[in-house]
Amino acid sequence: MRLGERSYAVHVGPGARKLLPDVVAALGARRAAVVTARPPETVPDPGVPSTVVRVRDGERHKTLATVEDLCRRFTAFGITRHDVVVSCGGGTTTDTAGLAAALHHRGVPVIHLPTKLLAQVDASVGGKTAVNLPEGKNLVGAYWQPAAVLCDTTYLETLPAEEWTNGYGEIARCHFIGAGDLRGLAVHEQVTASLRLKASIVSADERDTGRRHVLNYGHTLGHALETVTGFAVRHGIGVAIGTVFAGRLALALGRITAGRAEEHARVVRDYGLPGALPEDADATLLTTLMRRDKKAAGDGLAFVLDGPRGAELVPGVPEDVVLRTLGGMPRQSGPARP
Ligand SMILES: NC(=O)c1ccc[n+]([C@@H]2O[C@H](COP(=O)([O-])OP(=O)(O)OC[C@H]3O[C@@H](n4cnc5c(N)ncnc54)[C@H](O)[C@@H]3O)[C@@H](O)[C@H]2O)c1
Ligand SMILES: [Zn+2]
Repeated sequence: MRLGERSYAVHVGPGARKLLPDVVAALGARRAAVVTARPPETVPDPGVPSTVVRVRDGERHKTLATVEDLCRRFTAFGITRHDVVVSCGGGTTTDTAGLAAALHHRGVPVIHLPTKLLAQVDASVGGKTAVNLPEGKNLVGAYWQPAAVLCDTTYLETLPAEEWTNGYGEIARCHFIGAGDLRGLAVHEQVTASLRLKASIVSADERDTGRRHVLNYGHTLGHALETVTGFAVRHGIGVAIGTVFAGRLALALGRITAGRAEEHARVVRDYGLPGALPEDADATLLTTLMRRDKKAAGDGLAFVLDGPRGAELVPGVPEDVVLRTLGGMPRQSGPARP
């Protein structure tokens, strides 16, 4: 990840976690606080005096209260800016430990060891950290780039099927924002390619004021689906359905050909993901939620859509076109599964 003096290495592959002591030594950290949601024995010894802080993955624990607990544990162990925080777990843990590291002593280096596909391809890289408030997700956060990220794909061996599908939603959308065709590659190659793409986009727009929008491909409808179903539609599944929708919407706006729109449905299907809206999802309610999406520039409906210049943020999409496109989407009954 090239970000000037905040550049860092992202290591991907089976056994990447074994690099931890070398990475800690290269940082010159004197001691380490290892924040882990996975069994502590799955984190290698950092090679300096360390304390292990057990946490739990999950949105319920992604709170300011957890950040305070972590900072108090760091203080008890004497962690300062000359030390390091190591986070190990899903995206909720890397987000929470990342924010605690950003705030403790106004910033302690952090090394992420993401253990889920979604966390490896997306959450752990890019420097966004945040926790939830009762009022909404990710409302309090900071930009805090990690000092290194170790994506050990052997962590994924214990992932339940549902979490694989959830992660593949993010990989599928990469097909349309510049990663090329990753279908059929080994998982560590898919993770590497997705991360290369994310790194190139983030280095051009670290603070999300322009190009970083394209990472939100498929996310506007995805977020709305998560909300209307009370998170029964998982994030990656919502993104998959949102990607199919983005293809259809781009076609309706005359930005792409019918063949390219069909490619959206095919790619999503090839990753074993669903592309149909839940049977009972209400198009008007979804549209209201999408209007409120924080990525929407000002009033009106904005989507990241494919087009002659590739994917870009398209503001001012007419509501009737959105409603008509939602109306034309395939529907499926039962939970959103492939
Ligand atoms: N900062 C960013 O740029 C960014 C980007 C995308 C997502 N996110 C955040 O990431 C979070 C979602 O993360 P998530 O999907 O990883 O969910 P999560 O952290 O809630 O983990 C989900 C479940 O997976 C289990 N798990 C984790 N690793 C496992 C393993 N190796 N084997 C078996 N089970 C394992 C956990 O115990 C947990 O029950 C959201 O809060 C989202 O906001 C952040
Ligand atoms: Zn996402």
